Parts: sequence; structure tokens; C-alpha cells
Amino acid sequence: MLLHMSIIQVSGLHKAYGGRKAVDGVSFAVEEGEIFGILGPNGAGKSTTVECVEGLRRPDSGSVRVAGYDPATDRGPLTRILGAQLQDSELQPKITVREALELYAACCPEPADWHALAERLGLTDRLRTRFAKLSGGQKQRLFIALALIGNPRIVVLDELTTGLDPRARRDTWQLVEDVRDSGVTVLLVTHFMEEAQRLCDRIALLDKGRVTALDTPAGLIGRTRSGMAISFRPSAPLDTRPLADLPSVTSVKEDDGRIVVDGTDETVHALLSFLAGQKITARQLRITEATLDDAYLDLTGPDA
Ligand SMILES: Nc1ncnc2c1ncn2[C@@H]1O[C@H](COP(=O)(O)OP(=O)(O)OP(=O)(O)O)[C@@H](O)[C@H]1O
Repeated sequence: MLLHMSIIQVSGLHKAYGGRKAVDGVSFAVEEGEIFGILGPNGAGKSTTVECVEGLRRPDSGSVRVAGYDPATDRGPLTRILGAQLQDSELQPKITVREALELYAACCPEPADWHALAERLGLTDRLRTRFAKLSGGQKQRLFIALALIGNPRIVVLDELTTGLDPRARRDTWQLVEDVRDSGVTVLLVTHFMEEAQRLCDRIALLDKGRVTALDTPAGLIGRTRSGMAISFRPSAPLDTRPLADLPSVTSVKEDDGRIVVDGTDETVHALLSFLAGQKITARQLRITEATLDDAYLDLTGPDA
């Protein structure tokens, strides 16, 4: 029987800086071909965790395996299968896009065709532009190109869209999906909820050095206290007390004549038929679904 092996396996990872715990027993496994998100507040230990995966930091204890290699000791083979996004400061301001692509391609044993990568990432008309003159979105596209230049099986993207305008952010998301669709596994560090909800197949939520939840975005949202908020103005006076007994209702509030009922899908139908039975219409009806934001706030606690 073949044993299934995840492409990244982190188990019981611990790392402290000067006695202060940054990562405190983190475990997760990433499957080949998925976009796996690491989400959490500032200081949660996200970067430390991925730096251990990249072999840039040595864990105090616990184990990390990337395609079977130990990143702390197998740096050579690891660099052939894992591409990491550079930070801004790691490129010379005067280097041109073309020079950066050529330089990084020359460092890889089996480089991708950089012309094709530049084309795919919309950089062809910027080849002679110096790094310092690129826009934020263009810099990010160049970093993605450089992370992909060695034809990696895994790419690590850390705070990819920080500082980008909404359009550049959306374009970058599309690129990350294209990368995943081409078969590359993506490990994505982010603190943007919308980004995680849109992109990630699964998410590990980190808080104070620990994994507090690990699930699909829909699974995390499903764990929130309120899946749906239904709010309306009743067309005639309404006794709100029976509303609390409708299926899956978690709370009923009244605010300036507007009634807000928290519940699930099931609640919506039950509430509307209850109102119909009372010959009351729900005026200005709004139904809002919980987002990953709500899940995050529920799951990371008040001092996150
Ligand atoms: N080189 C270092 N030396 C000392 N402390 C560090 C070092 N790197 C990180 N830390 C501390 O470890 C904790 C976790 O940091 P880490 O950068 O891993 O978190 P993060 O989740 O990536 O945060 P952010 O979202 O702010 O980047 C923080 O309290 C941080 O101050």
C-alpha cells in the first residue's frame, strides 16, 4: 500500500526568540496543488512558521518536511523545488526587469523560460525599466516571476498584496490562481480576509503562535456564531419574542424599528413564513452572509 504524503508537513513546531515563544506547537499539512493560507494577526508567528518551511530558520523543536526534505539540513534540494517571494529590499534599485529575470534564471539549474514568464505576468513592456521605477503592482508581478523562475513545485508568497490598489490586488489574485492551476502548490501568508476567502483552498488560522482553526474558508465561516443576519422593518407592530424560537436563531435585536435576526439559511425561510402567517411583510429586507472577517473575529478572540 502506498502511504499518502502531503507535500508540506509541519508537526509540533516550536520557535522562541530570546525565551519569547513566537511559534508554540504548530502543526499542519499542505496537499500538492492547493493554495494553503496562513492567516492571523500581527505577531501570530506566520512569518516564523514559513521561514522554517523555507529553511531560513531552524526550529527549536518539531519537524518540518517539504517533499520529504528537511529544510534545515537539505537546503540544496529544497531550493530546486521551492520558490520564495523576495522582499522589496532584496533587489538593487537600479537593476532592470530583464537583468533581474536573467540573473535569477542563471542561478537555477532548470530555469523556466523567462521570456514566457514575463509575458504571462504582463512584464514584457517593462523589461528595460529599473526596479525602483516600477509601480507596486509591477514589483509584485516581478517577485512572482522570480519566485517561479526555477520551475518550483511549491511557491511561498508572504504578504503579497500589501500596499497594492484594489485593481492591482485583484490582478495579482488572478495570477496566483493561474499559478495554482498550472499545478504549483502555493503557501500564502496574509492578513487580508478577502484575499484569503477568495484565494485559499484551506486556511490555518494562527493566533499567539498556535493554530486555532484549520479548514476551508466556507468551513471557517460555517463555524461563526452568526451565519446570516436578516434585518427588516415589519409592516405592522410585531411581537419579537416568538422569533427567538425559530430554527437556528442565535439572537434577535431591535434597533430603531429595524429587527435584526441572526441565524442560518434555515432561519431565513422560517422567518419569512412566520411573518406571512402574521400577515406582516418584511420591508427593507436585507440578508447578509457572514464573511471570513466574522469567522476570524470569532476564532481569534478579543485581544487579537
Ligand atoms: N528575529 C526576531 N527576533 C526576535 N523576535 C522576533 C524575530 N522575528 C519575529 N519575532 C517575534 O516573534 C513573534 C512572531 O513574529 P512573526 O513575524 O513570525 O509573526 P507574524 O505573524 O508574521 O507577524 P506580522 O503579521 O506582524 O508579520 C512576534 O512577537 C515578533 O516580534
